[in-house]
Amino acid sequence: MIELRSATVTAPEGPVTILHPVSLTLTERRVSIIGANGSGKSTLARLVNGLVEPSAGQVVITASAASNGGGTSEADAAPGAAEASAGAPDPRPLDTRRDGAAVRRRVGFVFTDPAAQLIMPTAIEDVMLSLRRTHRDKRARREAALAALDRFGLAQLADRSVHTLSGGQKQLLAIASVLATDPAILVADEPTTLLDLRNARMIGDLLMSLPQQLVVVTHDLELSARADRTLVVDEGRVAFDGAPAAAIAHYRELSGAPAASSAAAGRPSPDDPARERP
Ligand SMILES: Nc1ncnc2c1ncn2[C@@H]1O[C@H](COP(=O)(O)OP(=O)(O)OP(=O)(O)O)[C@@H](O)[C@H]1O
Repeated sequence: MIELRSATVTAPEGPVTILHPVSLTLTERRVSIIGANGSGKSTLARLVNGLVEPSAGQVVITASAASNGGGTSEADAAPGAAEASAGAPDPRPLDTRRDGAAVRRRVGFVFTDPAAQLIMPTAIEDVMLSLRRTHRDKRARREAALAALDRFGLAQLADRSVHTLSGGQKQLLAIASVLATDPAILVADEPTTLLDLRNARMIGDLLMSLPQQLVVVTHDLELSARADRTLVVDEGRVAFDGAPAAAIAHYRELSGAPAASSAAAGRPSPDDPARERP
């Protein structure tokens, strides 16, 4: 579960508010975030794993029964997983400011460009890097990394240089590396933006089928529509929060695009009563 309690982000250099106070409790398995360029979507997403700390307010992550939290997934059945320190779910609510390292273990983050994330020469070394804390023994770590690659159909690319992988394979590897440690929550910031249609579909299918709670920032409205709940961010505020179809209609209206139906109900943002449901 992800809780934002009047979480606010101001620019470090000056009195610019990037994100006005946001209060949200996200329990749905798949949450999408949409909105115009520069509206504050990435900032909102980065609050969830502590990449951005709130200037005021609080962001709290709690392991829920629905999420993995470590200990119950296929990844845990991987060879060597018995020594994984992330094996037991941690029920403590974690504050992103106070418990940054623990939050990042619980919340994985996938960037738009996998090149920002893939830093080791080969695919397997990259996954092994993710597992360095949970699998101290190198052989066990390699076996667990291979199992993680296999889970995503990447085992045959284990020893390939990451530079030789296609864009789709790179993004798949970046996701495999992040999920290898079995985080309870995955935040993905425009994970399909650089991909062609087929790979975007493949990555979208994968993300939507994960057992983890997913928060995905996207300009792909088709992907956004597959979530259980959608937030529309506009000028640093959550302008709409509700069912994906209604959220997309709201976003189209904000963008001046012809709206489809906006009849479906949504939740008004408690911090922004002027921008209640359309
Ligand atoms: N550290 C910072 N200092 C000043 N302004 C910032 C800082 N970080 C972000 N901003 C500004 O805050 C606004 C929101 O940025 P953010 O990256 O969250 O937008 P976004 O909705 O994800 O955009 P896009 O869809 O283009 O990726 C932008 O105008 C950005 O320039």
